[in-house]
Amino acid sequence: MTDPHDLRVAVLGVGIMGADHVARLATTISGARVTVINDVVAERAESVAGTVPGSRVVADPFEAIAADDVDAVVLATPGPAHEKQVLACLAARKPVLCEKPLTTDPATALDIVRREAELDTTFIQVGFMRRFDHEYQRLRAMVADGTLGTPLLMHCVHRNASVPAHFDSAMVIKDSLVHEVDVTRFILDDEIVAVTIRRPAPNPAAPPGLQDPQLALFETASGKLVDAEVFVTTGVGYEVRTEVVGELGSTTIGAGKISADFRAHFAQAYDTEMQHWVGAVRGGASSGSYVDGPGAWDGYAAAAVCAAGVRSLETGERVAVDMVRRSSI
Ligand SMILES: NC(=O)c1ccc[n+]([C@@H]2O[C@H](COP(=O)([O-])OP(=O)(O)OC[C@H]3O[C@@H](n4cnc5c(N)ncnc54)[C@H](O)[C@@H]3O)[C@@H](O)[C@H]2O)c1
Ligand SMILES: O[C@H]1[C@H](O)[C@@H](O)[C@H](O)[C@@H](O)[C@H]1O
Repeated sequence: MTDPHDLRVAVLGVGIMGADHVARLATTISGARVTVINDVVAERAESVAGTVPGSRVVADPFEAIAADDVDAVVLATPGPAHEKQVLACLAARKPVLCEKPLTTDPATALDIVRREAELDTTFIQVGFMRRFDHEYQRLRAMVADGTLGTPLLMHCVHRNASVPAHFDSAMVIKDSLVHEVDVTRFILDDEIVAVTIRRPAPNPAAPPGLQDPQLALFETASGKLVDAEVFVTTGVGYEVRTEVVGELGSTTIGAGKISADFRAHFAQAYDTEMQHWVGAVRGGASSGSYVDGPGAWDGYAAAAVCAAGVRSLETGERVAVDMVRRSSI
């Protein structure tokens, strides 16, 4: 039975993540249903739509966004497609949950921040799902309530068994390290002001030309240091751990947990993220916000840090993050 009050959602890009979000919306999330599915690969869209009674395929992504039977949009297309699709959501005044990264460079992300700021409502949530993971929330609370004393250092490990063939060294930063960027901002409530990326000898099993692993060092505005190992061709499994070291002690989350991939590892976080988003969109007309989680500014901040990271990858030198002040928006 479909509820006439359900949020009607279009999902654009039904590859690994998009198909997972479709299944989540169809089976786990309350208050929403998928009405429209879009993918540049028509057979993929048809195949996923076949699993969701009541959904239809719309071949053009912009027609899917504008469709009358669509109240809100989930974007799970690749990062380079996000800019135009997010702007189309803003133009249609439709709330959007945009998978990370918001865009692949800070200039386009900032343009989106500014365009949204011209409106009376916030429409854009970015899929930094770790903010909804119960362990990350617990770690953040321990930092905020002083359990660890003043936080001093953070250590992050982010490993994937493998990545798609088109993954390049910059994507290790913009698609993978970007999660550690957001986690740093979320846990420490601090901006990252400089990045250094070091290149260890590459994994012999990595595709030729892919710099993997990479070691990142973030410096925050208040002087904290965060190191992050990103290693996306381990051949083993999905591993993510984070340790905060404070003046009164340290806490690690994720230790010893190895999953097949991100879907299994962060299933609770994706479910909670989606349910919060659906709730925010359904209640948003009165509150002036269709967002309950990281927004366009967080997407921009992450893009700015990643751009500094990509520059540092070339030289190994420390690169300052070039970011506008939030108050200037
Ligand atoms: N939050 C997370 O942990 C997480 C995990 C995986 C992927 N992601 C993000 O989700 C997005 C998709 O990643 P994925 O791993 O599912 O990739 P994928 O390649 O498996 O799927 C992308 C899909 O989008 C389709 N597509 C490409 N260009 C399109 C366009 N312009 N319009 C419509 N469809 C288009 C492709 O045909 C493909 O089916 C990326 O932004 C990625 O960074 C986030
Ligand atoms: O798009 C994916 C996703 O964001 C995963 O969470 C991350 O571990 C991968 O490295 C990345 O390629």
